[in-house]
Amino acid sequence: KNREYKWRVEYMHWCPDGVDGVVISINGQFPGPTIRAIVGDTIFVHLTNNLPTEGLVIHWHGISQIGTPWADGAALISQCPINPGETFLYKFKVDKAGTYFYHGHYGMQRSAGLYGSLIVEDEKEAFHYDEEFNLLLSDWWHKSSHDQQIDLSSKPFRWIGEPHTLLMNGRGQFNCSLAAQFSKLPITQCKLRGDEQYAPQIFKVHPSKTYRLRVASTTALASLNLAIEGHKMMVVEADGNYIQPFFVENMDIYSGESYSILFKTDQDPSNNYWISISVRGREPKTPQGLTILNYIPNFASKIPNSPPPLAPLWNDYNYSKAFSNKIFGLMGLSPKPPTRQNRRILLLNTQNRIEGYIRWSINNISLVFPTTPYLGSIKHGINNAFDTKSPPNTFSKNYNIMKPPPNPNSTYGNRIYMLKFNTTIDIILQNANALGENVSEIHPWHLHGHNFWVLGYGDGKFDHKKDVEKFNLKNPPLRNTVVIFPYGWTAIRFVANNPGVWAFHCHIEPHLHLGMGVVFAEGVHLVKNMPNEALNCGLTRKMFVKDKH
Ligand SMILES: O=C1O[C@H]([C@@H](O)CO)C(O)=C1O
Repeated sequence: KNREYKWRVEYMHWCPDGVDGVVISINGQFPGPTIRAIVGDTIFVHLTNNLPTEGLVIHWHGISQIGTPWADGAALISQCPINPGETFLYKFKVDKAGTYFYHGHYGMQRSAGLYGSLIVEDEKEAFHYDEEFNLLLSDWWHKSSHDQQIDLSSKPFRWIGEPHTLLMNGRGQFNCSLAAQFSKLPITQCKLRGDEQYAPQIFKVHPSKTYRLRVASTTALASLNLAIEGHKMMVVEADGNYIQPFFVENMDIYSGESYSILFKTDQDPSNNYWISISVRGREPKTPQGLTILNYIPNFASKIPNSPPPLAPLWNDYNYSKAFSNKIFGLMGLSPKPPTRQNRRILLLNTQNRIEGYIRWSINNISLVFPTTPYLGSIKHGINNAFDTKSPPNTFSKNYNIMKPPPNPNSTYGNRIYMLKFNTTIDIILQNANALGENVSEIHPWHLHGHNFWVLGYGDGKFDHKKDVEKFNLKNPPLRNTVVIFPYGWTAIRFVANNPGVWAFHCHIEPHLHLGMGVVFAEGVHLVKNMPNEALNCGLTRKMFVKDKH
C-alpha cells in the first residue's frame, strides 16, 4: 500500500516544558506526526521547507533504504539540503516491521525538535498483546539550537551542558514536578488541567491486560533509564529486530535506539503508577522525566502512592553493561551473521583540539562534510568533490586509551571508507580517554542503511587474538545503534550489500557536529534512477545545469 503525506516544516512557538520556546514543527505539530504503516508499504513524504533561511533534510532512522539511498536524508552524504521554499519527495519502502523514528540530520535541527515516530506494523506480530503505546524520548534546552551550534564551534569552546528537561512524547515539566510531594528539593507540585502543551501524556490502561510499549530515544545528548513503577518489563524488540525476550525492572536506552517491551497491568488497580526516565552516564543535573500509568477508572490526576522509581547510579556502568549483555538475537527469527569477515576496521574515538577548537576524531580525523553530497559525486564520477584517499583502517598499536591523547591535535577530513560490495565488514569501536584526565564517555553509534550484529563488548583495549575468540557468532542481536562504554570497545559485523553511501556516527548530536563519525560507500555504481532534486547543489548542480544546455 502507498501512504502519502504532505509535510510543511517550520519554526513555531511552543512550550514543551512550561517555558516558552521555539521548536521546529511539522504541520503545526511537535513532535512531528506519527507515521504508521504496514510492512511492505511505500511511504511518500512531500516535504516542504518553510524554514525561512536554512536547508533541511529528514533521516528515516532504522529504514534500510534498499534501492533508494538518496532518500536516507543525511545532508551532504545522501542528498543536498532542501532549500527554503522547496519541496523534496522522500519515497521509500518500509520493508521490516519495527519501532522507528525520523529526525532532522542537518546542523542541529534534531536538537531544535525536528523528530517524530515511524511505526511499521507486522502483518502478524510474533508476540501477543492487547494494546500498545508509543513513547518517543528526547531532551530539551532553553537555548536555541543555533546558539548551541555557535557555542560548539567557538574558541573558547562552550559546552551545552546537561539538558534542562527530559521530554516524553515532547512533554516535560521544568518549573514544577508531578512528584513534588516526594521530593526533598524546593519544587512546586504541578497544577495542570491536562490541556497544556507541557502536560504529560497519560497512559490509560485496563487492569489484567498485556500492553506493548514502543519506545525510541532521539535525545541530542542524554542516555536514559526507563522504568514503570512496580511493573516488570519483557523486552522483545530492539531497533526493529526480534530479540530473545528477557525481563527487567528498568532498562537503559541510548540516543538512536528503540525497543518494544511488554508489560502486564497486574498491580493493585486502585492505584496509578509512575513511568519515569532518568539520565545515565553523565552527572544527572536534569530532573527525572515523569508521566502516569493510569489504571482505569482512577482519575488521571491521582498521584501514585510512592515516590518515582529510583534510577541506578548514573556512573554504575556495570549495571548498564549487564543490560546490554542480556540482549541476544531470537533464534529462528533473527538471521545469523556470516562466520567470517573480509575486512576489519578499528575506529579509535578521541577528543582532540584542532587549532584550539575542541573536536572529536576517529583515527585522528575529525569529520567535516563536503559541499557536494558523496552519493552524487561518486555516482557521477566527480573526483574533486572530496579527499579520495582512504582513511586509516586502524590506529597505533601503542596508543594508550587510558590517558588523554598524547598528541591532542588532529585534522579535519572528509575521506570515506570504500567497502567492496557484498563483503563482510567488522568494525571495532574503541573508546578512549577524552581531553580531561579520567574522562571517558558513553557514545551510541548509529549506522545508516544497515543492521549490524553486535558481536561483543569489552573493557580496555581490543585484543585481536583473545577478544576475537569471544565474539558471539551464535545469537548476536541485530541492531542499527550500539553503545561504546567508557574505556571499552564494541565489535559489530555487517554485510556491505546496500548500494549507497552511509553515515556511521555517534548519535549524540553535538558530537556528530564536532566530527564524531565516518562514512562508508559500497556498490554506488549499482545505484539507479537517482532523482536530480537530491543533487541540486555543489559540483553535481553545475553538472546538471551544464547538461541542460
Ligand atoms: O563533547 C563534549 O565536550 C564536553 C567536555 O568534554 C568538554 O567541555 C562534554 O562533556 C562532551 O561530551
